[in-house]
Amino acid sequence: MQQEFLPQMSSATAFIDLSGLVNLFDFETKAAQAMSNLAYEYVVSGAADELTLRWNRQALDNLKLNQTVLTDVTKPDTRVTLFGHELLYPILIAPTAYHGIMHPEAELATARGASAASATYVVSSFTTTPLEKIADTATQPLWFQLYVRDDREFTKDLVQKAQALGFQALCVTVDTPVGGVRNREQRINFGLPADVVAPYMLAPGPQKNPLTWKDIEWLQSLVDIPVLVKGIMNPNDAELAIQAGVSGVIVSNHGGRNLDTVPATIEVLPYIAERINGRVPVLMDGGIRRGTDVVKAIALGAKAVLIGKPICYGLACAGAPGVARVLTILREELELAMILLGKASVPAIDRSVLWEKPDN
Ligand SMILES: Cc1cc2nc3c(=O)[nH]c(=O)nc-3n(C[C@H](O)[C@H](O)[C@H](O)COP(=O)(O)O)c2cc1C
Ligand SMILES: O=C(O)C(=O)c1ccccc1
Repeated sequence: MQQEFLPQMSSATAFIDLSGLVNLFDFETKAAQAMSNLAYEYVVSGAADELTLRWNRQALDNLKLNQTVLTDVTKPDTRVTLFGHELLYPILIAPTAYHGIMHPEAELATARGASAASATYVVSSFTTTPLEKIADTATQPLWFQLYVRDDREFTKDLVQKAQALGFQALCVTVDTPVGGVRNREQRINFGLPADVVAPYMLAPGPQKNPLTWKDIEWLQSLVDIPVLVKGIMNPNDAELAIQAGVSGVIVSNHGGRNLDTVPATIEVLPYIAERINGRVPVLMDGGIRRGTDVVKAIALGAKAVLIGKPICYGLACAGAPGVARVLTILREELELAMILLGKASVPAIDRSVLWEKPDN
């Protein structure tokens, strides 16, 4: 029986058996039991009727692959380079808020798990652990996700703190001027327990001053690290992002949590990639659960993908080893998919891996 030792946990929960959790869906099932109802409803929640949430998955499932046999690919090269740094595989941890409601070690467990699996972790503005502690703990690259607050001085100090602590990129979330209709959160009257604090949240709720492209230019003037915009869902906005001078674009519908009935991200991705036309890297998130999903996103123009909910589930099930296991499962599935498709490297993954009905 495979057991993972968690040094910082109480003896009652020191050994967590992960051997039965063989894919990312297994972690979701297990997390439904492991998490408090409050945390589970928060994480699982989509906006309104949860149509976009479902479409993210369905659209990936509906894409069929076109395999090639008798190639000599045995050990595929999954490395990609982003902003001059090499990632061992093209999967990052998407920013998710409030890890303190998911596991007692909160963001520190996420950082340890990411580092154990050699992954880059994008830390949410609504972390429940100070950035200094996360930076002390991580041995692999960190990026910072920014929610801009009304207090622009506070925002300036925060991004400059992140840069000073060694965070390597800034992802400015642009799809959340207000939160979406979250009926699940309303039903449970969601709120942070008194002992879980988000130190960079300030006044919660909607902000008075909406974020505009001018703010994106301002943010770039504050830091030297690459600035990406997260939450681009139409090609025109992608063009405006380029004009604003951003270093990268993340195609995201916030995991279906904000504006219900926008399309699946995998459906929008090729249009954004076409408009960006290689000028900056395009990343994508939403519904990535299988190695074949990663392949599909890369084939349609993503340089790398991010995963949100599965990391929360890994964290809730087993802390750092759970996070690491989720990443490693997806990485290994990606490697298998590349071998079975006859693709030796990530740049070699192109539209030829997607099935199209032959003309003749
Ligand atoms: C529980 C939870 C909290 C989130 N918090 C943030 C956040 O603080 N900032 C942000 O930019 N996106 C946030 N997101 C969106 C994720 O970064 C990401 O876009 C989305 O989860 C990707 O889809 P997936 O969960 O299907 O992988 C959150 C998502 C979840 C599930
Ligand atoms: O839950 C979320 O998806 C999210 O991004 C968020 C927004 C406001 C407060 C906390 C988290």
